[in-house]
Amino acid sequence: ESGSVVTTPEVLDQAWLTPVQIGTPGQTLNLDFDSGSSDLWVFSSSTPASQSRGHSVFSPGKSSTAKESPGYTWSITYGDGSSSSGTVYTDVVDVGGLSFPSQAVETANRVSPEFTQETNLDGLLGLGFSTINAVKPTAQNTFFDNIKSDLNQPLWTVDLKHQEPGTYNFGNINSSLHTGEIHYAIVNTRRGFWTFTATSYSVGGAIGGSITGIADTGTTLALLPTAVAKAYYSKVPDALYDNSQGGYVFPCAASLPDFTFTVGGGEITIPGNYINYAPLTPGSKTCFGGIQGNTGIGEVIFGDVALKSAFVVFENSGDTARIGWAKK
Ligand SMILES: CC1CCN(C(=N)N)CC1
Ligand SMILES: CC1CCN(C(=N)N)CC1
Repeated sequence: ESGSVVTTPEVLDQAWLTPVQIGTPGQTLNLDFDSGSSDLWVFSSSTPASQSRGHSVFSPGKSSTAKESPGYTWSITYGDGSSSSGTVYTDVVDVGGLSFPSQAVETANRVSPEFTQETNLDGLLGLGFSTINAVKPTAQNTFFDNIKSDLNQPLWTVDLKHQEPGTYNFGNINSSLHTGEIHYAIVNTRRGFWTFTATSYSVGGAIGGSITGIADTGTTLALLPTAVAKAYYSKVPDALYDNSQGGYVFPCAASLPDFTFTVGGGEITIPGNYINYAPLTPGSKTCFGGIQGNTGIGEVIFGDVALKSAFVVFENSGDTARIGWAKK
């Protein structure tokens, strides 16, 4: 079988949210599909009302198929300092018509203010490798790992679009979503992420070396090696590193060069206008870059700024994981 579901960008393409049905009858929550983590967690009836105001919540008590997983707990802190924690149920989860009857659904007993404030987001659906699932004492499978054996092909694809709805597919490659060939690179799964190597990059004709990083639908920007970010902004007139903003800024009127990287022998280009990410504050004439250095993050991250420039295939055949990139 295969399934397809529409995903919708938040303001400024900060994240994309995708409707998921949980329980019987189905309760629809809008989740952030995140290939940089491996937990399906949701705002729930156990989340204090002061923290869940404005969100849809999962109420296991209203689901005839919800089963508590006694003694299981989880707690996650994300790179941006946001966090959540709680307990665990299993229940039916349906994504784009694909249904798994006993998916671990991690219900939040608390969430940090960042999540409370993001009222369109009702939780996360992890698409990283199950080895880094945060449930104690026993790690749980991601939705993809649970349904993978039922899929026509052991893969999911993502087509994110700038300020337009896009799609997540599970189990098949919809060739109408990309142009030209899909170029594949081997994924190293050792740290639980979709880690791959781009063999080279170029900015305005200047060629750079290889970049190894993770494909991460849950991170907004492209957080590249500091030398790469420096090389990029050396081509942007009046760009500078602003310590108070923690990144490269430039005049919003600047015309930014494209950033092209080669993966699996094919070229992907991030258009300059995607790298002109956003004004520092609404109306400001100074803009913040969509490419930044990865200092202090511990990983190089090809986030949404890179992913929305391509059609991307995440395949895990069991013994080999691959990532495919195509133009669209
Ligand atoms: C390495 C980090 C990348 C950003 N994260 C994420 N998408 N969940 C956290 C892990
Ligand atoms: C990687 C995670 C970081 C925190 N999130 C957020 N603020 N939207 C969710 C994704």
